Amino acid sequence: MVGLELRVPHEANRSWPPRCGRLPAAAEDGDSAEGAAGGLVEGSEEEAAGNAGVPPVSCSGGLPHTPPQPQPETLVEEREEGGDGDVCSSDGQFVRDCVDRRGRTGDGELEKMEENGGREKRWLTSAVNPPPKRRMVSAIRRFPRGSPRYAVVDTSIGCWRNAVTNTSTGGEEGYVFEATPISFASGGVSAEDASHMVTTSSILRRDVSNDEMQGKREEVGGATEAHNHKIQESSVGKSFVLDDFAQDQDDNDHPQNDVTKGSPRHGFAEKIDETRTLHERKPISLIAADGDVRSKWNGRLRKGIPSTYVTDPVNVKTKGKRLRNPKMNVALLDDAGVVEECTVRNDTSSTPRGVTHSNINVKQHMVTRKLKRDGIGKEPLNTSRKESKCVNHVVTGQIEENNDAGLSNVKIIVQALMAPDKCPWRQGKKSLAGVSRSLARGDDVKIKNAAPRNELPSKVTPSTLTRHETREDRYSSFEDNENSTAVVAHEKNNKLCVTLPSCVAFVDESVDAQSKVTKMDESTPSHERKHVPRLAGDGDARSKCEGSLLEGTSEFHVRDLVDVRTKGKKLESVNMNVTLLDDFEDDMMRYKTPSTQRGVTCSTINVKQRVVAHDLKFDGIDKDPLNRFAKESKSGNHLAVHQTEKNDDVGLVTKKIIVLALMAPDKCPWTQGKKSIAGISRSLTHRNKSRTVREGLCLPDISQGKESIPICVFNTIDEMQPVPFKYITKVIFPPSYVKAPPKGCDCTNGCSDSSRCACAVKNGGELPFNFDSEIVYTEPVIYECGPSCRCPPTCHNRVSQHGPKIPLEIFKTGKTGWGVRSPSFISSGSFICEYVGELLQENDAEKTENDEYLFDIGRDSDDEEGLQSSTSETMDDNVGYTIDAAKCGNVGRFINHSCSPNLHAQDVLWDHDDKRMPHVMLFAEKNIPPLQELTYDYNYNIGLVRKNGTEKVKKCFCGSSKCRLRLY
Ligand SMILES: C[S@@+](CC[C@H](N)C(=O)[O-])C[C@H]1O[C@@H](n2cnc3c(N)ncnc32)[C@H](O)[C@@H]1O
Repeated sequence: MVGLELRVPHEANRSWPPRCGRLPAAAEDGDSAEGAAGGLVEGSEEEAAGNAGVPPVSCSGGLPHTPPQPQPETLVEEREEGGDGDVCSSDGQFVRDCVDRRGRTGDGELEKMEENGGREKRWLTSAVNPPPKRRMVSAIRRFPRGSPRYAVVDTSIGCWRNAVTNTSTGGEEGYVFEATPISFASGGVSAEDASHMVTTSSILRRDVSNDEMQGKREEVGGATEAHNHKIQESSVGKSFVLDDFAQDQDDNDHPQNDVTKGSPRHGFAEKIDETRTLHERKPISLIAADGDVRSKWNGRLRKGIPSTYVTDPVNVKTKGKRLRNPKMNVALLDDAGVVEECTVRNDTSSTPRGVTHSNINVKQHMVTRKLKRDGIGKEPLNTSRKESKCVNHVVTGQIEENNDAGLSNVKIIVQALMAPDKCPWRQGKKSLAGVSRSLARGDDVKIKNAAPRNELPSKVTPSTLTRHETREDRYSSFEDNENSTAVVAHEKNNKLCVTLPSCVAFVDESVDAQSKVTKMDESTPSHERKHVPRLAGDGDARSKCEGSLLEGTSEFHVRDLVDVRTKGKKLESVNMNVTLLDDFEDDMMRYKTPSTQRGVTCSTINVKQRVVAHDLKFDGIDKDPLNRFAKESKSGNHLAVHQTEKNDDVGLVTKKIIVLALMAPDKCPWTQGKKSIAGISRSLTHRNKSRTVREGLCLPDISQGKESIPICVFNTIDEMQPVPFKYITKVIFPPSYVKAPPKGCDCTNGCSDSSRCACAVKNGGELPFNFDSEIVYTEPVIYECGPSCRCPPTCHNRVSQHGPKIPLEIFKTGKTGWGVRSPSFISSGSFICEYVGELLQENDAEKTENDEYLFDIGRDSDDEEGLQSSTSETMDDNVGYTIDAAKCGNVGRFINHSCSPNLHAQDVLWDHDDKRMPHVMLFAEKNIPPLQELTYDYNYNIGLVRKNGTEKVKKCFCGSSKCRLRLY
């Protein structure tokens, strides 16, 4: 037993635990530790959320909310030794003890190395990537204030396998292709001036250049279009046809050229941004309607008025006769899950029925610009050709912001309007509800897609569940509603994911497509349902490709290639370069660019894995669906590849469709340094018929589509749901802070030459990640390649910036409130998630009401280095910063503390070089089995006292044998 040590805080020694858990200033006097432990010192959680202006969030449901964690017992007046005698002192002595001890025991997995100039690098040993020659450690780095990464070095740390060998290069081709780079290529048109609707969408390379980040304009080579393509499933469910858009008939009156010609990819967004304030850039609701309305839509969204006008509807039944006043039913659906800052919600009860098409009320303000809606004869995602012909779309547009990376998102929503007699959801047929796309410059690309109706549950709950509704409420409200709903999909980190709405649990299993999917599942053992690697190729191959993926073989056949230059002459044997790109899913097989195959004939492209057995049909596509370069798009073709995969953990089956681009070398943008798309992939998620939803699932995706993988919430303990908060994926910086991108590297070879790669040099001469995206060593700060680098987004020195890739779920723990775990196995070194929230200056953080979610960043108590770099004139250079995730945060805010953690926090810089406010990235510190709680060491200071002289004490419930018994 150690006697109580009271220490009076002083300037240099903070009076609150680092990283999180500070007691609020208001509560300093006399508040109990219990109060602090509960997450709120005064009032209820709900009150606090309300007071803090926490916007309604759909994740809250109607169930009661739990406080962040239960009120654990509090130790007062005593400080106990940890189970093994460790006592964490406030000055980090414990850390040194731990590290020293482990260093002596030589667990071999983690070594601490000191670099020149006292810089320290922790290496994880690996046969592939051995650490540099070990040096004597002259001084063990003191634990950075608030940084748990060196706090406890667990003896089981480790595996960090397959470390990067910087000599292995995938060649540039391997990095050039983007999985799903999408951008908005429009501009030169002001919102008010846009008498024509901008419905442009395009593909862009994801390696956002410095110029782009700085908002410079850039020439683009042609029109971009609101594209739609169709993927149709054959009657046997095994054949897919990918058609390009039904754009042809509208090309002439389509104004994209006007918009995009010579315009920057973000020019439009800029203009819009200039003309309206943030609060006006709210998302519009998704509209799904059924009525007599058909092709040729013209409409506009008006600023400041709650109406959307749709003009010139044409009745397909009268073969184009214009409809003056058709009736249709309109459902306003929530848009949550698409827009990060979404706050406006409409529920289905507001659905106006029988309104005339010319004035459809939309219950919110919208961006001012006129929209042009093209009738689209071919349904982009409809699995039924018949249906697709009777479906039309309305394209609407929306601007949204992503300040964090200086990006602007432009969202395009394609909506379906159908006649009652054709309306699938009124007849139980299949159809598409709508498609929406978010086109962003840069990384944060989100797409919202509607799914084919036949892949929708008949009892649909959109991802935009009304706040405080119970699950049953949602269920019945949509059951009552005849109108369709949309399916949320999202594009993030090169992925275009089309998923069912959050109600996958309610999927109607009688729907055809589902049974097809299930059939495929049944016929294909799970081990064979591996990912198909993406292929990107350049060659002479053009239209009409047909291919198959053969089960159990390593061949990918492409037949009937046609050379566009010979106008359709069939090619028997075409040389083309093919690059196998990594598939992007986290826990699946990975392919490395060194496996690139070159010069193979198109008729047999080896694919280095077993694939699902089914035939594929590929349609030549003259227009690249997402290519923003019309020129390029005309020279490119696509192959659609269908793939089924499983997600056993939540009983979902995901059907992925990959669209590949094949281009002739002379046209191939990536061989000429131009921008292009490599491919598109789509994931369609279904509930596996044979599976039941896991017990305790209370929220299917708390991120509401903002993360690339849904983040489910489970509670098998009680009926509670997490307290509402706003889900964000990026740190919110103070408005005054201007982030300047750091100088980047000039690498075009995948940053493989660490002596030349400026980012590798900044990292001490080695890149911190291996080709499995696992971190192989830690440093006080590591540098990922960023927006100013010439390397593409696929560069393996870009890991954490792409967001979580490992499925995570929030669950109710026994003693520590909500926690986080993964249904999947996590290999050591894997990136888990960033700790995001609002960035506050220290002094502001002190005033916060809820100190449970504070995370001090960027400041090492030993090291003032972090205070020296500033890119802001308006922010104080000499203060520390804190991330407050109480009101706004991501899944990281739920990760609990453990004295034997399996994660560690790593400061990462990539989009700016201000060391005062690095990104706090959590990485696996060891192999973690599925469903084991993820934890890191909060490294709180022990022994802090309140104003009244009592010690701040909070009991630790981590349950580790090494538990220090106190959080602080
Ligand atoms: C960032 S929150 C973690 C998520 C939190 N459990 C929740 O329900 O929202 C930090 C708070 O969780 C609780 N907590 C986390 N780890 C704990 C542990 N090992 N023992 C006791 N409480 C813990 C403490 O109340 C702490 O202030």
